[in-house]
Amino acid sequence: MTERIIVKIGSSSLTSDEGGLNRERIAFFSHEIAGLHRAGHQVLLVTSGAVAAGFRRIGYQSRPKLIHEKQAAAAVGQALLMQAYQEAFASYGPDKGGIGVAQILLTRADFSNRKRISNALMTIEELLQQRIVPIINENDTVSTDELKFSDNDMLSALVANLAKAKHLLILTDTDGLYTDDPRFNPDAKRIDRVEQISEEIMRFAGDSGSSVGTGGMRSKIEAARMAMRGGVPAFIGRVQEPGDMALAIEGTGKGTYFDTSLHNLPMKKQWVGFHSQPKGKIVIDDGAESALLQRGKSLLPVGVRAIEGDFHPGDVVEVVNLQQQTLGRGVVNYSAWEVQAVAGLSTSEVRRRVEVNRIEVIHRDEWVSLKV
Ligand SMILES: Nc1ncnc2c1ncn2[C@@H]1O[C@H](COP(=O)(O)OP(=O)(O)O)[C@@H](O)[C@H]1O
Ligand SMILES: N[C@@H](CCC(=O)OP(=O)(O)O)C(=O)O
Repeated sequence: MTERIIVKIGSSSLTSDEGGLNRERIAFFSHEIAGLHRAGHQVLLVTSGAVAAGFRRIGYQSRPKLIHEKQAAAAVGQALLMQAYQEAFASYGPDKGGIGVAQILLTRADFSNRKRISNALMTIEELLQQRIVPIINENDTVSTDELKFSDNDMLSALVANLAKAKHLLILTDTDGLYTDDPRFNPDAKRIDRVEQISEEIMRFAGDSGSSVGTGGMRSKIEAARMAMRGGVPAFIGRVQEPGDMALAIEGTGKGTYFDTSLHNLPMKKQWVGFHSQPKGKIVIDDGAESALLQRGKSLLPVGVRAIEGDFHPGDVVEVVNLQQQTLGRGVVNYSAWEVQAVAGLSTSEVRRRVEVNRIEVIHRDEWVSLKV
């Protein structure tokens, strides 16, 4: 069966601490991806490594710390990175003419602009249709946040959601999530499967990893959480030997699997859930929480306890429970003062007091759960 697969490769898997690209590793990963491509899968590659590839060429002795230096290194390194992939993929393909690759550079801001991101998706769809492998990185020149926070893990999750992928493989230099950083704690145990990202799981993940990578395990877990919310199961682990990438997809890879029972989210819901700017907050009670999360119901006035912010019908609001935990986001049918006026009232009482087009504060079709 043909599946859509997002493969994310981190700097630590592609470069050395001294900087520069590891051509052997690039050839190896390209070979693995070519295998999936040959089997009929659609593969999108999200790759880091531009800064690490470029800083030596520019003349810096170590990975730069200043934003403008990182951006300069990325601008040099991105071209080197693409050249390396182009050459590596050139030797595969049905006619040995090679597998074509394409460069796509995105920023987080592109995802919050519906027009820009739907253009990006149309481009990706056409490339996949033409059997080209899209190679995606953050547009580092214009995206300072990325360089500060290392969002390539998150970028891969957003791409996985956007493309409604079947699998997200986040590849790194460790074979999955351990109970502690395995580089420092030899007693750390690997976790094979995660169904829910609990506080404990977050605690296991340390911050910064190797000296070339920037996000560490924590940013990978955040990315897995984002993918799970969008209905894409994730794998965090290592692909080291020939055939490992196929095993990762089959479910027997060297790493940790993050399962999800959610379905792929349509683009509009992705925007509401992940990229919109909520205009306010609605606090709901336990009954409403289980109606929304377990029973797939709409939010009715009776379950509302409090509100914050000033919003109008059609705005996106965040919904939290009594413990102030975020449950999700939705498009609200009422303005803030109307919700205030009807909070806690039964449906019949609401109809007597205010004139609204729809009784639901948030209809279930306009609701995105953010709890996984
Ligand atoms: N609980 C943990 N389990 C596994 N790895 C961890 C954990 N906590 C921290 N790490 C570290 O995270 C590193 C991977 O992150 P990073 O260097 O940013 O990778 P990449 O460049 O591949 O994105 C690993 O080398 C590992 O040492
Ligand atoms: N876009 C940057 C990514 C920075 C980075 O190191 O990311 P990662 O290796 O995924 O933690 C680059 O290509 O260098």
